[in-house]
Amino acid sequence: MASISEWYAGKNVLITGATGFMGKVLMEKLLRSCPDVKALYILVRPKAGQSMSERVQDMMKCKLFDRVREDNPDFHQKIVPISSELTQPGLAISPEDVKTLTSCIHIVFHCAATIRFDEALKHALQLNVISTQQLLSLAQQMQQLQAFIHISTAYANCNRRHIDEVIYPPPVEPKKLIDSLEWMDDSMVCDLTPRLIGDRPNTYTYTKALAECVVQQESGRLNIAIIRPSIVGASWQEPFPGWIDNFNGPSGIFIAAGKGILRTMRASNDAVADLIPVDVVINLTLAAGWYTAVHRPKTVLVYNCTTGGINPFHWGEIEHHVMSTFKRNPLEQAFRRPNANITSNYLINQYWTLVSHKFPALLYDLILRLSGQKPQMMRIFNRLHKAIGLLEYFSSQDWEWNSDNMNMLMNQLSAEDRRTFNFDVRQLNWPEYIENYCIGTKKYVLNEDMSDIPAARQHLRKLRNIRYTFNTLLLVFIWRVFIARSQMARNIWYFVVSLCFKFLSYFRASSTLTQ
Ligand SMILES: CCCCCCCCCCCCCCCCCC(=O)SCCNC(=O)CCNC(=O)[C@H](O)C(C)(C)COP(=O)(O)OP(=O)(O)OC[C@H]1O[C@@H](n2cnc3c(N)ncnc32)[C@H](O)[C@@H]1OP(=O)(O)O
Ligand SMILES: NC(=O)C1=CN([C@@H]2O[C@H](COP(=O)(O)OP(=O)(O)OC[C@H]3O[C@@H](n4cnc5c(N)ncnc54)[C@H](OP(=O)(O)O)[C@@H]3O)[C@@H](O)[C@H]2O)C=CC1
Repeated sequence: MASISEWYAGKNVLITGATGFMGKVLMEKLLRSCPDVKALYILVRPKAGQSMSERVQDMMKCKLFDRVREDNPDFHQKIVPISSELTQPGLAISPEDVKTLTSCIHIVFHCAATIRFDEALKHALQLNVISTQQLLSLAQQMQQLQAFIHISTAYANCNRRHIDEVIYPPPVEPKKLIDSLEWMDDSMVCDLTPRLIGDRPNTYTYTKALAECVVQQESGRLNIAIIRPSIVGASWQEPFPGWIDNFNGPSGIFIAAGKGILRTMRASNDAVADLIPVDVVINLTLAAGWYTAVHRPKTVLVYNCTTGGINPFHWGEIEHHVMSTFKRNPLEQAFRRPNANITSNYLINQYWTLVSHKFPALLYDLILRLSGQKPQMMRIFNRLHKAIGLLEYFSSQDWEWNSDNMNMLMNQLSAEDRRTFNFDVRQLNWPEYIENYCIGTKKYVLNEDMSDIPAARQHLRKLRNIRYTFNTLLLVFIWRVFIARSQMARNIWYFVVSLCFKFLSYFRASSTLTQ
């Protein structure tokens, strides 16, 4: 049987969400490991004042593509951008482009989605559900289509503790919801949202569950697979360790902790941190594409792409390794020395939020105000608290995912494919991975140079000296205000000091006797 790379040779691939984190890694891997792939058609919209072509050109200059560029400097010739806005009718694809796509595409990877946890329900529904439906309709017209791979999330059914590789009944019939929301104004939808999402934490997981149902309903004439990754993190091995380009999920938390901004967060030390490296997800996705096209399973196969059941690691361990990495490889211009702690206790977390977040922020803003600058720290902390509030649900509990299909797929691969498209997370060394992940946030998200580490260390030493000076001044202040002014406080203070002195004298005397 042909290897995975051989199967992709000569194929035209359609990718949605190609400008996103996973989409880019998917393109890179296809171009590097399947060099004979015919063309990658990518649906892209203009954004933030940049045209579609400007965005694609910028994207191809990205460091992620360095290895591909080395192998084939003309790799951009294989990329065919198609203008598309997924929230528009017909995905806003021109009739000529529809004609091209329906005649030539062999496989579709649907990665596009809104992954914001605070997305308005109407927009999340439009992008995650309705555009999936529209893309499936387009796929039905593709004459040469062999497989359609839908990227979902392992948390689509996070209202369950144990999650099998099946499509669960939807919380509501998607079509009915789409019809109902159509006539409602935004404020009505906003009021109804908590009732609709029920025991799910946000509109993201809710609409991703509905999208799976739509995929199943439309699966009639198509060969479909669903990939459900858990928390997608930096790359493990490919194209190089630690590739990450956004603040989503744990990345923003790691950065905030490394900058010394985040000091406390509610998370369970013992809960499994189900991170999955992005290259693992992409290798599994490409292998699933091949398997779906070649073996044509009778039903929609769902692949839970998780690590917890195979090679578990816990949030407490993550905290330890993140802190130790950032102490050895500090981020530039840290606000304070990195020292974050997680706790599952609500009151303890509230206490430390007040003492370690709000108080320093107020103090810093006061200094900025006094020096004629604009206060900014409280604003940063308010945003951080909002983000943490949305993530806590996922860091305070754990889930069990069945990953039989991932194992089955691994067993279907030849030894060579298993090496080229490695998704065997049993080999993942977590401490090393977390170290590379943190360094990746420094290098690729914050664009900091590793050669500046000595200066960053020097800055941390300066912060330590400021802290010692501050603590000493605080002690003197407390002494002046509370002790020196009250006779009773003074008496208590002298009593405590004399007790300590007596204890020390006794200790010294007894240790001299024993010599
Ligand atoms: C040591 C500690 C150990 C800790 C252990 C505990 C860790 C727990 C982590 C748990 C993670 C669980 C994730 C669960 C994922 C489920 C998996 C998925 O399916 S889905 C995948 C997961 N999905 C998600 O993760 C989505 C979650 N995110 C959201 O929903 C939203 O971003 C938001 C509501 C949090 C903030 O909204 P909003 O306030 O409107 O802010 P915007 O977003 O609009 O960003 C504005 C600008 O700020 C920038 N920036 C952002 N963060 C940071 C930062 N930390 N710093 C600096 N900058 C930051 C940002 O780049 C942007 O810049 P620009 O582009 O303007 O230049
Ligand atoms: N990251 C994670 O931890 C996890 C992600 N997933 C799933 O993986 C998939 C990819 O996620 P990820 O790469 O992290 O997400 P990103 O937010 O990085 O990328 C989202 C992509 O969707 C595109 N998109 C969004 N809205 C539109 C629109 N209206 N029209 C056209 N394109 C649009 C974006 O394009 P543009 O650049 O123009 O905005 C971007 O390319 C999603 O389906 C997500 O649910 C699942 C589990 C975990």
